[in-house]
Amino acid sequence: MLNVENLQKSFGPVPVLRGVDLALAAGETLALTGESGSGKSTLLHLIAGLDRFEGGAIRLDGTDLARLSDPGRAELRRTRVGLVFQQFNLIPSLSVGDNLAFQARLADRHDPDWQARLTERLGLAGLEARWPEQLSGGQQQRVAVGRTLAARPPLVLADEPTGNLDEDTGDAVLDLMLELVAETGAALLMVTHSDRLAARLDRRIHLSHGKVAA
Ligand SMILES: Nc1ncnc2c1ncn2[C@@H]1O[C@H](COP(=O)(O)OP(=O)(O)OP(=O)(O)O)[C@@H](O)[C@H]1O
Repeated sequence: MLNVENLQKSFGPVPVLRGVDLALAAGETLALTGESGSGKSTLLHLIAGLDRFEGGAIRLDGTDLARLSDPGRAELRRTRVGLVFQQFNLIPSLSVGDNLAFQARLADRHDPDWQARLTERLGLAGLEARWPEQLSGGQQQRVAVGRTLAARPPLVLADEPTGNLDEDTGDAVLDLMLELVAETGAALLMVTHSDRLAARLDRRIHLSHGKVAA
């Protein structure tokens, strides 16, 4: 469902991605590791259509990202890609319930029954009226996972989703994310610094010197 071929990206004169290749099948989970500064977040941003690249190709279910207009890329982010960040990135002025519904509403896929099930499964029942700042880090990240999966994107991109959580809390969040990703049939590409967490996914690749290490 995702094909990245010979992807090249520089910031000014500095090449960051120097011919990255990767493929991800529908429903597959892939861990992306690499040194700090190796370009992991940059790669995720490009796949999410958040930035443009100079060479190579990214295809998502047959769509060539390089050919999309800005509105086309916005549409891709609304309906086909879900993002989970290390910093949770909840909307502080919206209640937990409205944060959970936010992405699904944007994607025109709001389904109250599915949201209620997600809320229950994520252990967030009874917290819907709170503000994000009134939740623990683990609870906030569970809201972020729920917000993404409520919209049922075919691809979830997660950038160190447990990086701000203690080990037990992070493990619990990852367990839930993997269960729910499998349940929705989404593919997952997850950046992590942890070999232990990377081993929980179907496959892993390592980014080094701007390429996927053999
Ligand atoms: N907007 C930008 N402008 C200039 N340079 C950038 C920009 N974004 C990233 N870089 C540079 O590109 C390189 C790769 O950054 P990136 O954040 O993708 O690495 P990373 O592998 O995700 O690192 P980390 O594990 O520390 O999060 C770094 O050298 C960084 O300084």
